[in-house]
Amino acid sequence: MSFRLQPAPPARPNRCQLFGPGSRPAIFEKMAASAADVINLDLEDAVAPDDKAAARANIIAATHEVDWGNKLLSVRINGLDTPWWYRDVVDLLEQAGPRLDQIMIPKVGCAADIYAVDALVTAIEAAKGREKRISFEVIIESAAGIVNVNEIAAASPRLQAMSLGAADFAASMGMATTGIGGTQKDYYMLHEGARHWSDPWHWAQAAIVAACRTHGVLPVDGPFGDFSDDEGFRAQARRSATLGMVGKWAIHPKQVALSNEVFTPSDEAVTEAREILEAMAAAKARGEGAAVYKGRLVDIASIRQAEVIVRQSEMIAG
Ligand SMILES: CC(=O)SCCNC(=O)CCNC(=O)[C@H](O)C(C)(C)COP(=O)(O)OP(=O)(O)OC[C@H]1O[C@@H](n2cnc3c(N)ncnc32)[C@H](O)[C@@H]1OP(=O)(O)O
Ligand SMILES: O=CC(=O)O
Ligand SMILES: [Mg+2]
Repeated sequence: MSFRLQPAPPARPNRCQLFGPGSRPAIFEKMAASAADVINLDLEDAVAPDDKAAARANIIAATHEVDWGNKLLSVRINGLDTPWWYRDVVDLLEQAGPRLDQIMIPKVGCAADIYAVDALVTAIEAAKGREKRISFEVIIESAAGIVNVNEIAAASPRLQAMSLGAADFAASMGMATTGIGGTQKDYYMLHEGARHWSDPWHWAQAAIVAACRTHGVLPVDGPFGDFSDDEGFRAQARRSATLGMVGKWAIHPKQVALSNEVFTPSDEAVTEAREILEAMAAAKARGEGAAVYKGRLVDIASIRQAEVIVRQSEMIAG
C-alpha cells in the first residue's frame, strides 16, 4: 500500500437504489415496503417541468409521513444548469423532516458543482439547526463528469456514493444509442466472421470505481432501462459487481430482487472466501506467505480479496 492509505467507504448496504418520480406519491408507500437498501425520490428527469413544485411538496410531506424503515432516503435534485436546483435544496433543507438522509446531485461536471451545493446545504443546516448532516451522492453522466471524476470523488466529506448514469452519459458523449445501459448491438468486434460483443460502459465504470476507491466513496451502477429483460439486467449487474461496484439502480420494482441477488455475495462465494482465509492462516502458521487452495495459488493478496467478500456479506447480514 502507498503511504497514502485507501479510506474505507461508508459501511452500509447499497445493493439496490429504487427510483420513483416525486410527482407520483401513490407509489411512495410501495417504495418504502420494497427490499431496496436506498430510496431515490426524484425531482429531476422523471418529473415534468410543470410538476416540479408539486413533486417537491410531495417529497417533503413524505419525509414526515411515510415510514421509510431502515432505508437510506435520498432525493435527486435538479442539475445546476437549471432554474430549479436552488429551490430544491432550500425547500428540502428548510422543510423536510429529519428522516431525509441524502441529496443526489445529477450531471456533476467538476468539484465546484459539489462545492456550490455544499455551501448552500451547510448554511441552511446551521440556520435551521438541523442535527443530522445531510450526505451527498452524485451521478457521473457527462463527458466533463468522467474527465473530472477524480476531483469530483474528492470534492466533499459529505460525498458517500457515485453512480454512472448511462442514459445522459450516452447523450453527452454523442453515443449512437437510445438504449439505457447493457449490451449495445453495434459494439462488437469481428473475428473470422463471428461477432464478439464488447462493453461500451466498461471504461467509464472502471474510472468511477478507481476514483471512488481512492477517496472512500461507494461506486454504483445506474439504470438499466429495459425492465422486461431480467437476464440483460443480471448480466449488466454482474459485470458491475465484478469491476468493484457495490450496487445498481432499479427503475422498476421488479429490478430490486435482481439487484439484491447479484450484489449479495452468494453462500458459495462466502464459503470459498472463508476457506481461503483458513488456508492462509495455516500457511502463516507454517511460516509461509503462499499456499495452494483447490489447485491454485493463494497468497497474502488473496487475504485482502477474500476479506472484501466476507466484509460485504457480514455488513449485509447486519
Ligand atoms: C435515466 C434516469 O434518470 S432513471 C431514474 C429516473 N426514473 C424514474 O424514477 C422512473 C421510475 N420508474 C417509474 O416511474 C415506473 O416504474 C415506470 C413509469 C417505469 C413504470 O410504471 P408502471 O407503468 O406503473 O409500472 P407497472 O404497471 O409495471 O407497475 C407495477 C406495480 O409497481 C408499482 N410501481 C411502479 N413503479 C414503481 C416504483 N418505482 N417503485 C415502487 N412501485 C412502483 C405500480 O404502482 C404497480 O403497483 P400495483 O401492482 O400495486 O398496481
Ligand atoms: O440519470 C441517469 C441516467 O442514466 O441518465
Ligand atoms: Mg440522467
